[in-house]
Amino acid sequence: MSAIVIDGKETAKQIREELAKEVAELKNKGLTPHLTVILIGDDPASHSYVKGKEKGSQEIGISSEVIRYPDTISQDELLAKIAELNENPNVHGILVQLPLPPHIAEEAVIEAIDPAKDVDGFHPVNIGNMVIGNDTLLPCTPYGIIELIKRTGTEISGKHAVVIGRSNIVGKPVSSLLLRENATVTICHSRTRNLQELTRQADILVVAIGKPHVIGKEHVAPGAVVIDVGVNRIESGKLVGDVKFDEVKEIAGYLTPVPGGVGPMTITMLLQNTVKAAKRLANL
Ligand SMILES: Nc1nc(=O)c2c([nH]1)NC[C@@H]1CN(c3ccc(C(=O)N[C@@H](CCC(=O)O)C(=O)O)cc3)C=[N+]21
Repeated sequence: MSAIVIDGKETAKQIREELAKEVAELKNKGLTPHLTVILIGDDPASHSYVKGKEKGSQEIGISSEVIRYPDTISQDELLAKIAELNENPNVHGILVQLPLPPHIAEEAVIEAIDPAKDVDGFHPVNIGNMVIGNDTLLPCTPYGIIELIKRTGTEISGKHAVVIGRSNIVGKPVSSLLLRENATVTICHSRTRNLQELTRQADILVVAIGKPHVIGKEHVAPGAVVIDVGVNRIESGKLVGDVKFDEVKEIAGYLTPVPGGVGPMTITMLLQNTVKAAKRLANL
Protein backbone atom coordinates (compact mmCIF):
# COMPACT_ATOMS: atom_id res chain seq x y z
CA MET A 1 0.00 0.00 0.00
CA SER A 2 1.13 3.54 -0.63
CA ALA A 3 -0.08 6.61 1.26
CA ILE A 4 -2.12 9.39 -0.26
CA VAL A 5 0.14 12.44 -0.20
CA ILE A 6 -1.73 15.40 1.32
CA ASP A 7 -1.30 18.43 -0.92
CA GLY A 8 -0.96 21.37 1.47
CA LYS A 9 -0.41 23.80 -1.38
CA GLU A 10 -3.67 22.83 -3.05
CA THR A 11 -5.61 22.92 0.24
CA ALA A 12 -4.09 26.31 1.02
CA LYS A 13 -5.11 27.55 -2.42
CA GLN A 14 -8.72 26.47 -1.87
CA ILE A 15 -8.91 28.26 1.49
CA ARG A 16 -7.28 31.37 0.00
CA GLU A 17 -9.88 31.46 -2.77
CA GLU A 18 -12.63 31.35 -0.14
CA LEU A 19 -10.85 34.10 1.80
CA ALA A 20 -10.44 36.29 -1.29
CA LYS A 21 -14.23 36.26 -1.78
CA GLU A 22 -14.81 37.18 1.84
CA VAL A 23 -12.26 40.01 1.65
CA ALA A 24 -13.93 41.41 -1.47
CA GLU A 25 -17.24 41.57 0.42
CA LEU A 26 -15.61 43.25 3.41
CA LYS A 27 -14.02 45.83 1.14
CA ASN A 28 -17.48 46.63 -0.22
CA LYS A 29 -18.47 47.40 3.34
CA GLY A 30 -15.44 49.69 3.66
CA LEU A 31 -13.23 47.31 5.64
CA THR A 32 -9.80 46.31 4.32
CA PRO A 33 -8.08 43.88 6.71
CA HIS A 34 -4.53 45.00 7.44
CA LEU A 35 -1.61 42.94 8.72
CA THR A 36 1.57 44.48 10.16
CA VAL A 37 4.63 42.25 10.41
CA ILE A 38 7.66 43.29 12.44
CA LEU A 39 10.91 41.75 11.26
CA ILE A 40 14.07 42.20 13.30
CA GLY A 41 17.56 41.45 12.00
CA ASP A 42 18.53 39.76 8.76
CA ASP A 43 18.02 36.02 9.17
CA PRO A 44 17.51 34.77 5.58
CA ALA A 45 14.88 32.15 6.58
CA SER A 46 12.79 34.83 8.30
CA HIS A 47 13.03 37.08 5.26
CA SER A 48 11.88 34.33 2.90
CA TYR A 49 9.00 33.45 5.22
CA VAL A 50 7.92 37.09 5.52
CA LYS A 51 7.90 37.31 1.71
CA GLY A 52 5.45 34.39 1.69
CA LYS A 53 3.14 36.36 3.97
CA GLU A 54 3.28 39.45 1.76
CA LYS A 55 2.53 37.39 -1.33
CA GLY A 56 -0.35 35.60 0.42
CA SER A 57 -1.81 38.93 1.59
CA GLN A 58 -1.75 40.30 -1.96
CA GLU A 59 -3.38 37.13 -3.29
CA ILE A 60 -6.43 37.46 -1.05
CA GLY A 61 -6.61 41.25 -1.27
CA ILE A 62 -5.73 42.31 2.25
CA SER A 63 -3.15 45.01 2.87
CA SER A 64 0.09 44.24 4.64
CA GLU A 65 3.24 46.05 5.62
CA VAL A 66 6.57 44.89 6.98
CA ILE A 67 8.38 47.06 9.50
CA ARG A 68 12.09 46.18 9.53
CA TYR A 69 14.48 46.89 12.39
CA PRO A 70 18.19 46.13 12.84
CA ASP A 71 18.90 43.57 15.58
CA THR A 72 20.27 46.43 17.73
CA ILE A 73 16.74 47.68 18.44
CA SER A 74 16.05 47.85 22.18
CA GLN A 75 13.20 46.01 23.83
CA ASP A 76 11.64 49.31 24.95
CA GLU A 77 11.67 50.67 21.42
CA LEU A 78 9.98 47.51 20.15
CA LEU A 79 7.36 47.57 22.92
CA ALA A 80 6.64 51.24 22.17
CA LYS A 81 6.02 50.36 18.51
CA ILE A 82 3.68 47.53 19.49
CA ALA A 83 1.76 49.89 21.82
CA GLU A 84 1.34 52.30 18.91
CA LEU A 85 0.08 49.53 16.60
CA ASN A 86 -2.35 48.34 19.30
CA GLU A 87 -3.89 51.84 19.28
CA ASN A 88 -4.00 52.19 15.50
CA PRO A 89 -7.58 51.38 14.36
CA ASN A 90 -6.40 50.64 10.80
CA VAL A 91 -4.17 47.77 11.97
CA HIS A 92 -6.04 44.50 12.58
CA GLY A 93 -3.22 41.99 12.86
CA ILE A 94 0.22 42.30 14.46
CA LEU A 95 2.90 39.64 14.07
CA VAL A 96 6.43 39.86 15.42
CA GLN A 97 8.57 37.36 13.55
CA LEU A 98 10.39 34.93 15.84
CA PRO A 99 13.08 34.19 16.91
CA LEU A 100 14.11 37.50 18.50
CA PRO A 101 17.66 38.66 19.28
CA PRO A 102 18.83 37.39 22.71
CA HIS A 103 18.51 40.80 24.46
CA ILE A 104 14.76 40.90 23.81
CA ALA A 105 12.40 38.80 25.96
CA GLU A 106 9.99 36.88 23.74
CA GLU A 107 7.39 36.62 26.48
CA ALA A 108 7.29 40.37 27.07
CA VAL A 109 6.83 41.01 23.36
CA ILE A 110 4.05 38.44 22.92
CA GLU A 111 2.23 39.76 25.98
CA ALA A 112 2.47 43.36 24.74
CA ILE A 113 0.35 42.59 21.66
CA ASP A 114 -3.38 43.28 22.04
CA PRO A 115 -4.94 39.76 22.14
CA ALA A 116 -7.58 40.97 19.65
CA LYS A 117 -4.76 41.66 17.13
CA ASP A 118 -2.61 38.63 17.98
CA VAL A 119 -2.90 36.81 14.64
CA ASP A 120 -0.19 34.32 15.66
CA GLY A 121 -2.45 33.16 18.52
CA PHE A 122 0.53 33.16 20.90
CA HIS A 123 -0.81 35.53 23.59
CA PRO A 124 -1.60 33.74 26.88
CA VAL A 125 -5.18 35.05 26.72
CA ASN A 126 -5.69 33.43 23.32
CA ILE A 127 -3.99 30.21 24.43
CA GLY A 128 -6.27 30.14 27.48
CA ASN A 129 -9.36 30.67 25.33
CA MET A 130 -8.20 27.93 22.97
CA VAL A 131 -7.76 25.44 25.82
CA ILE A 132 -11.18 26.31 27.27
CA GLY A 133 -12.74 25.94 23.81
CA ASN A 134 -13.82 29.55 23.29
CA ASP A 135 -13.95 31.12 19.84
CA THR A 136 -10.59 32.86 19.53
CA LEU A 137 -7.56 33.48 17.28
CA LEU A 138 -5.86 30.06 17.03
CA PRO A 139 -2.13 29.47 16.52
CA CYS A 140 -1.56 29.17 12.76
CA THR A 141 0.41 25.94 12.39
CA PRO A 142 -1.79 23.85 14.74
CA TYR A 143 -4.94 25.34 13.16
CA GLY A 144 -3.59 24.49 9.70
CA ILE A 145 -2.85 20.92 10.79
CA ILE A 146 -6.44 20.39 11.97
CA GLU A 147 -7.75 21.78 8.65
CA LEU A 148 -5.44 19.46 6.68
CA ILE A 149 -6.60 16.39 8.62
CA LYS A 150 -10.28 17.33 8.27
CA ARG A 151 -10.01 17.98 4.55
CA THR A 152 -8.73 14.41 3.98
CA GLY A 153 -12.18 13.33 5.18
CA THR A 154 -10.70 11.78 8.33
CA GLU A 155 -12.97 11.90 11.37
CA ILE A 156 -10.86 13.04 14.36
CA SER A 157 -13.43 12.27 17.08
CA GLY A 158 -12.63 9.08 18.99
CA LYS A 159 -9.27 8.54 17.24
CA HIS A 160 -5.97 8.10 19.02
CA ALA A 161 -3.80 11.08 18.11
CA VAL A 162 -0.14 10.93 19.09
CA VAL A 163 1.85 14.19 19.03
CA ILE A 164 5.64 14.11 19.18
CA GLY A 165 6.91 17.46 20.50
CA ARG A 166 5.73 19.83 23.24
CA SER A 167 6.74 23.28 22.03
CA ASN A 168 4.52 26.26 22.81
CA ILE A 169 4.01 26.97 19.11
CA VAL A 170 3.20 23.47 17.81
CA GLY A 171 3.19 20.45 20.16
CA LYS A 172 1.15 21.87 23.04
CA PRO A 173 -1.43 23.81 21.01
CA VAL A 174 -1.99 21.05 18.42
CA SER A 175 -2.58 18.59 21.29
CA SER A 176 -5.14 20.96 22.72
CA LEU A 177 -6.93 21.38 19.38
CA LEU A 178 -6.99 17.61 18.79
CA LEU A 179 -8.54 17.18 22.23
CA ARG A 180 -11.11 19.84 21.36
CA GLU A 181 -11.96 17.70 18.31
CA ASN A 182 -12.55 14.77 20.72
CA ALA A 183 -9.45 12.75 19.90
CA THR A 184 -7.72 10.71 22.59
CA VAL A 185 -4.38 12.50 22.77
CA THR A 186 -0.95 11.24 23.77
CA ILE A 187 1.92 13.75 23.92
CA CYS A 188 5.46 12.39 23.50
CA HIS A 189 8.72 14.28 23.98
CA SER A 190 12.44 13.85 24.58
CA ARG A 191 11.90 12.10 27.94
CA THR A 192 9.29 9.68 26.65
CA ARG A 193 10.12 6.01 27.11
CA ASN A 194 9.23 3.49 24.41
CA LEU A 195 8.37 6.14 21.82
CA GLN A 196 7.82 3.54 19.14
CA GLU A 197 5.35 1.58 21.23
CA LEU A 198 3.21 4.73 21.58
CA THR A 199 3.50 6.07 18.04
CA ARG A 200 2.53 2.68 16.60
CA GLN A 201 -0.85 3.06 18.34
CA ALA A 202 -1.59 6.32 16.55
CA ASP A 203 -4.46 6.71 14.10
CA ILE A 204 -3.17 10.27 13.67
CA LEU A 205 0.54 10.98 14.18
CA VAL A 206 1.74 14.60 14.35
CA VAL A 207 5.51 14.91 14.23
CA ALA A 208 6.98 18.21 15.48
CA ILE A 209 10.45 17.34 16.69
CA GLY A 210 12.63 19.61 14.58
CA LYS A 211 15.26 17.03 13.58
CA PRO A 212 15.62 15.80 10.02
CA HIS A 213 14.44 12.29 9.11
CA VAL A 214 14.08 10.79 12.61
CA ILE A 215 10.70 9.07 12.22
CA GLY A 216 10.64 5.94 10.07
CA LYS A 217 8.24 3.15 9.15
CA GLU A 218 8.93 1.35 12.43
CA HIS A 219 7.09 4.21 14.19
CA VAL A 220 3.95 4.09 12.08
CA ALA A 221 0.85 1.87 12.06
CA PRO A 222 -0.53 0.79 8.69
CA GLY A 223 -3.04 3.34 7.39
CA ALA A 224 -2.20 6.11 9.90
CA VAL A 225 -2.54 9.80 9.03
CA VAL A 226 0.98 11.24 9.39
CA ILE A 227 1.51 15.01 9.61
CA ASP A 228 5.13 16.15 9.33
CA VAL A 229 5.64 19.59 10.88
CA GLY A 230 9.44 19.58 10.48
CA VAL A 231 11.14 22.37 8.56
CA ASN A 232 14.80 21.42 8.56
CA ARG A 233 17.25 23.06 6.20
CA ILE A 234 19.95 20.44 5.52
CA GLU A 235 23.49 21.10 4.28
CA SER A 236 22.59 20.84 0.61
CA GLY A 237 20.14 23.73 1.19
CA LYS A 238 17.19 21.36 0.77
CA LEU A 239 14.18 21.63 3.09
CA VAL A 240 13.32 18.28 4.71
CA GLY A 241 10.85 17.05 7.30
CA ASP A 242 11.22 15.05 10.52
CA VAL A 243 9.76 12.00 8.76
CA LYS A 244 11.52 9.63 6.36
CA PHE A 245 9.03 10.39 3.63
CA ASP A 246 9.85 7.59 1.17
CA GLU A 247 9.64 4.73 3.64
CA VAL A 248 6.70 6.05 5.69
CA LYS A 249 4.80 6.56 2.43
CA GLU A 250 4.83 2.77 2.03
CA ILE A 251 2.88 2.20 5.24
CA ALA A 252 0.85 5.36 6.13
CA GLY A 253 -2.67 6.04 4.87
CA TYR A 254 -2.07 9.76 4.42
CA LEU A 255 1.18 11.71 4.63
CA THR A 256 2.17 15.37 4.29
CA PRO A 257 5.28 16.25 2.26
CA VAL A 258 7.92 18.86 3.19
CA PRO A 259 7.86 21.32 1.53
CA GLY A 260 4.28 21.63 0.32
CA GLY A 261 2.48 20.22 3.38
CA VAL A 262 1.99 22.10 6.62
CA GLY A 263 4.06 25.19 5.62
CA PRO A 264 1.64 26.68 3.09
CA MET A 265 -1.22 26.08 5.54
CA THR A 266 0.54 28.07 8.29
CA ILE A 267 0.60 31.21 6.17
CA THR A 268 -2.98 30.64 5.04
CA MET A 269 -4.27 30.39 8.60
CA LEU A 270 -2.42 33.61 9.42
CA LEU A 271 -4.33 35.31 6.60
CA GLN A 272 -7.56 33.78 7.89
CA ASN A 273 -6.80 35.06 11.40
CA THR A 274 -6.17 38.56 10.01
CA VAL A 275 -9.56 38.56 8.31
CA LYS A 276 -11.19 37.26 11.48
CA ALA A 277 -9.48 39.88 13.66
CA ALA A 278 -10.56 42.67 11.29
CA LYS A 279 -14.18 41.50 11.36
CA ARG A 280 -14.24 41.26 15.13
CA LEU A 281 -12.60 44.65 15.64
CA ALA A 282 -15.19 46.17 13.29
CA ASN A 283 -18.03 44.29 15.09
CA LEU A 284 -18.97 42.45 11.90
N1 LIG B 1 5.77 35.04 14.88
C1 LIG B 1 6.03 33.98 14.11
N2 LIG B 1 5.00 33.24 13.61
C2 LIG B 1 5.25 32.15 12.81
O1 LIG B 1 4.28 31.48 12.37
C3 LIG B 1 6.62 31.80 12.50
C4 LIG B 1 7.63 32.61 13.05
N3 LIG B 1 7.32 33.66 13.85
N4 LIG B 1 8.93 32.32 12.80
C5 LIG B 1 9.32 31.25 11.89
C6 LIG B 1 8.30 30.13 11.84
C7 LIG B 1 8.44 29.25 10.60
N5 LIG B 1 7.20 29.38 9.86
C8 LIG B 1 6.99 28.86 8.58
C9 LIG B 1 5.83 29.13 7.87
C10 LIG B 1 5.65 28.68 6.56
C11 LIG B 1 6.62 27.94 5.93
C12 LIG B 1 6.40 27.50 4.52
O2 LIG B 1 5.50 27.95 3.83
N6 LIG B 1 7.24 26.60 3.99
C13 LIG B 1 7.15 26.12 2.62
C14 LIG B 1 8.50 26.10 1.95
C15 LIG B 1 9.21 27.41 1.90
C16 LIG B 1 10.63 27.28 1.37
O3 LIG B 1 10.83 26.47 0.43
O4 LIG B 1 11.49 27.99 1.87
C17 LIG B 1 6.62 24.69 2.58
O5 LIG B 1 6.73 23.99 3.61
O6 LIG B 1 6.15 24.28 1.55
C18 LIG B 1 7.76 27.63 6.63
C19 LIG B 1 7.94 28.09 7.93
C20 LIG B 1 6.39 30.26 10.56
N7 LIG B 1 6.96 30.71 11.68
